[in-house]
Amino acid sequence: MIKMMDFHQFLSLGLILFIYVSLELKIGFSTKYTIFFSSSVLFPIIFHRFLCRIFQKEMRAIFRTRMPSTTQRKTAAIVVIGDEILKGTTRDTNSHFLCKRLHKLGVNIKKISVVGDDISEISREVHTASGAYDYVITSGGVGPTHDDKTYLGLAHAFTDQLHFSNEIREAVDRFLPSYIDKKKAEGVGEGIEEVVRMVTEKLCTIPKMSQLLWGTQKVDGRISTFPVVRVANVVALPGVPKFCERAFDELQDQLFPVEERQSMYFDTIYTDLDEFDFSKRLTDLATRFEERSVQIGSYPELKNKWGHLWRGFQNKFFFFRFFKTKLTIESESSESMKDVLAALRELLIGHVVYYDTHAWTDTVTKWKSFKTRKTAENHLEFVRKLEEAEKIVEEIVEKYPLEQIALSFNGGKDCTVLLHLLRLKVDEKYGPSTPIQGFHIMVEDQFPEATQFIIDAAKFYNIQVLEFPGPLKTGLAALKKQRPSIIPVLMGSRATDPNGKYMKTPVEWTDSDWPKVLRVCPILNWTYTDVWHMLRGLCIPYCKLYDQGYTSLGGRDNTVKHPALRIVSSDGKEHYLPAYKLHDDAEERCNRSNL
Ligand SMILES: Cc1cc2nc3c(=O)[nH]c(=O)nc-3n(C[C@H](O)[C@H](O)[C@H](O)COP(=O)(O)OP(=O)(O)OC[C@H]3O[C@@H](n4cnc5c(N)ncnc54)[C@H](O)[C@@H]3O)c2cc1C
Ligand SMILES: NC(=O)C1=CN([C@@H]2O[C@H](COP(=O)(O)OP(=O)(O)OC[C@H]3O[C@@H](n4cnc5c(N)ncnc54)[C@H](O)[C@@H]3O)[C@@H](O)[C@H]2O)C=CC1
Ligand SMILES: [Co+2]
Ligand SMILES: [K+]
Ligand SMILES: [Mg+2]
Repeated sequence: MIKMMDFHQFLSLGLILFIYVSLELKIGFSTKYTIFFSSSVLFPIIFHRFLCRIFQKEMRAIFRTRMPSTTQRKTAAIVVIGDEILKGTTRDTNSHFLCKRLHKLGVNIKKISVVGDDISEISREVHTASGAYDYVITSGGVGPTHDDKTYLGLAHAFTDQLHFSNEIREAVDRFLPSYIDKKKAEGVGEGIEEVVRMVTEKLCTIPKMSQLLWGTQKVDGRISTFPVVRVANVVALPGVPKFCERAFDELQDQLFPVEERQSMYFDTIYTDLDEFDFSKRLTDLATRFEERSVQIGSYPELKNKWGHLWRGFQNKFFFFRFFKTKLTIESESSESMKDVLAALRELLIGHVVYYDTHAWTDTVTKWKSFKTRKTAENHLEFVRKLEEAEKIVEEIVEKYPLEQIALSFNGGKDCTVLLHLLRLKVDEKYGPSTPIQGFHIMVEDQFPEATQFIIDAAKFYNIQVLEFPGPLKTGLAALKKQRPSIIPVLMGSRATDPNGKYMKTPVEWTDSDWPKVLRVCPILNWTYTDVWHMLRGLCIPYCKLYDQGYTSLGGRDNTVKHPALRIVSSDGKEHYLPAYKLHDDAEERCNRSNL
């Protein structure tokens, strides 16, 4: 290349010299004109490469000082194709999925666009995106019906012809016979041959220059059953979300080889401040760190309904769900990440709050830092209670094999604390993928929200919840019958519970007229406030009825929202504060008519 440039330079210099000499010789007008014309044409041609290089170098230099890393990072555009998206009949989820995945792979997504099933729209969008970004991923329009036109659009974008792909035909031939048989068996086999011919024709007609991508199936590592078409840097994924996601999963390593991936550092800080409170200072900080290729995003939490609802009320009613603003940080290096985090914490001093969307994962580390945090905040009595409960659960997990331990789980806040403690101790001893067992005795006309919470919690916490009809004694007998090996049963009973007073110590055998299990109540000496302190402090998910003003859950017929949490806004509307806002422990059950 260097040699080429020297050669170009040499020629150009020669040409300039020639023009100069010609002009000096005062030759005739027409000759001068010819020379002027030819040089003005030749000059750019000869210098083209040279100028381009200089220009590119300049541009690169400019970009390097402004955003050094983004130019190295691979870029991508997503083109969502389908009339149904534009008409609003289908909500696009594929671009969201693709963004999440590409971002994780370190690809810089520059654009998402949506076009209808229209050849020229598809062609124009794909053509532009293909020139501007490293990868283009399209979704939709590759089906067998007349309205799927992605391949036509691709052919048009790359001025290519269409052809019939025998390779796709083989794939189609592999799944069509069973489809035909099924249809015939259903008695709708008439005219099926014609349908099959058309479907095959449509699915197999692709741009000539297409490359067929065969992915690797996740389950068994075998080759995928259907190929994905790629034309130049454009990959055409199907629109059906299940197929789109599967195709991407199967092709991910091929399209973005592990060794070429650029790792990226991510972190998040949550604060109880409004964006306005720090936007000026944040802008300065962000500008300073931009040079070190750090990107900071600021996102206000708009689900923060209560905060808005009670603005204007006395201060004690002014609160928010967990945080007001979320700051995301992305950095190319761990050093700059460390520095920016320190700078942000300094900027938000006293207003950084803990928030966690997945409290049930990585429980051991989070538990340790929770205790450290609470100790630093001087909640020493609370930390002592945490450790006492932890120790009781630990002793049970140490002493009994897992198949003998069960959690007595009705979806209430107290046993939710126990669920978390059991997960913690099982994670510590056996690892996070180990399932735990629990049971629920259906005693009352339960709130559907409570039932839903049991289902959700079971999924998050990997607990299998067996269900038995009540009352409690009968249900417990049924449990013992189905699982005779069960000995210790973890319960959320507390001394202030209506029946808790019958438990003298946290670990006791059931009374003689009850089915025999070892009742283990690690939070027997906790208060109502302690329970909320733990649930809120670790962001443990709990039944959402508690956020609607219920402080204790019974049946639908005997539980109402707590009167002490009721407030009436200036427009006369009635609202209830969430349960954790109640601070008087003795009042916990004022909302239960049966107690
Ligand atoms: C395993 C077990 C053993 C028991 N043994 C005795 C006994 O020996 N003598 C006696 O007099 N009473 C016994 N009981 C009844 C107990 O004393 C309470 O009456 C009962 O737990 C209701 O508790 P609560 O309303 O006080 O508080 P809650 O907070 O409603 O319950 C305390 C805890 O009990 C468990 N629990 C409550 N209801 C259910 C349910 N429907 N399904 C699953 N778990 C539930 C949960 O872990 C919950 O955190 C037992 C109950 C259970 C679940
Ligand atoms: N590798 C693979 O798995 C491939 C499968 N196919 C086959 O083609 C058939 C249909 O092709 P498609 O391109 O999917 O047809 P399509 O574009 O008509 O989409 C089918 C449906 O998917 C949904 N959809 C489309 N775009 C969406 C988006 N952005 N977000 C959410 N939903 C969206 C819509 O409900 C739409 O009706 C599939 O059934 C599949 O069998 C075709 C090519 C590759
Ligand atoms: Co309770
Ligand atoms: K379609
Ligand atoms: Mg379509």
